[in-house]
Amino acid sequence: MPLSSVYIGGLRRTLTQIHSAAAACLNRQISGCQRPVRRKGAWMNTQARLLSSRTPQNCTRKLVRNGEEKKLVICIEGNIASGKTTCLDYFSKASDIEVLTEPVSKWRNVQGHNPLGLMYQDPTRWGLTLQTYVQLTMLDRHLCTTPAPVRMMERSIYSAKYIFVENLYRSGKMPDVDFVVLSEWFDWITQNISIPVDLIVYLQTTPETCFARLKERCREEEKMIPMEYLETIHQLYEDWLINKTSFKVPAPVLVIPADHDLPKMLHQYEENRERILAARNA
Ligand SMILES: Nc1ncnc2c1ncn2[C@@H]1O[C@H](COP(=O)(O)OP(=O)(O)O)[C@@H](O)[C@H]1O
Ligand SMILES: Nc1ccn([C@H]2C[C@H](O)[C@@H](COP(=O)(O)O)O2)c(=O)n1
Repeated sequence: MPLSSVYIGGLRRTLTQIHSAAAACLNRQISGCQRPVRRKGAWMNTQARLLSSRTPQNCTRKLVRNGEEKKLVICIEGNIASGKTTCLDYFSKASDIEVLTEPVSKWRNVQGHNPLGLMYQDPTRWGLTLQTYVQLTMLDRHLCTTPAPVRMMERSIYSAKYIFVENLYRSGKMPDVDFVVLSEWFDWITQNISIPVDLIVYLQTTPETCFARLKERCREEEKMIPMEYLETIHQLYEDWLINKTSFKVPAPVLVIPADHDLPKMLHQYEENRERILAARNA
């Protein structure tokens, strides 16, 4: 599904226009004075509706996608080259599971530009550019409609913020102003749009394993990634999903040790299939 077609009404709109249109429409709906806009192709068309009917004073109403909230959402999380795509490949064979891989190809080529490559070359200059686009494309992944009852996603808008943006900021490579702008965007999105996750499957690896797999995969942009980078990402994941000392975890976590060879990993995925598909966030 193209990025622009679902809820934004065309990528040619600027981010400010999108933000204003969304806020205005949301206000109209929250105020209860007007019925939701029903124009085809408009932001929040018939596919969006309000989740609850609380009063505006303690308003926690969010936009949701009609019908999509009944589907099971599983996010596969883990370090770079931990085996997420390989895991998704395995589950993609099931007819009731729709697999949504990370849109890395878009990050490597947006209208002829490569924000992923630029970010690795000069994170201070291009970190905001990449992460803004990651946030948009991940939101699109979360909101797109899928026919299957189970949706299995690679990573999430949450790890984009809590792991990668956080890492850029903490390491001093993202200026304060960039971090604040991204954070305000993230807060607005998560406060106003329902992004349900029923289960996080954490592929837990050592950074050494990821380093070896990264070398084997040999993606051009990632050739200069040092071991320390993977160690830092690993620690951020551990603090978020295992120690639970950094950020709110949006769903229960199933940890799958993922340093094993491929046959053993596939066996573990099969062993956990029922547990994964039984997940339903309360
Ligand atoms: N269990 C495994 N043992 C050895 N190599 C693996 C294993 N799982 C994946 N790989 C390989 O490691 C690389 C990274 O895997 P990938 O699934 O692309 O990771 P991710 O999507 O997490 O970045 C790929 O070359 C893949 O073929
Ligand atoms: N928010 C993000 C998400 C991913 N990346 C980078 C990390 C990798 O180089 C690449 C894809 O990750 P993988 O699926 O291989 O784990 O994108 C990032 O910089 N920011």
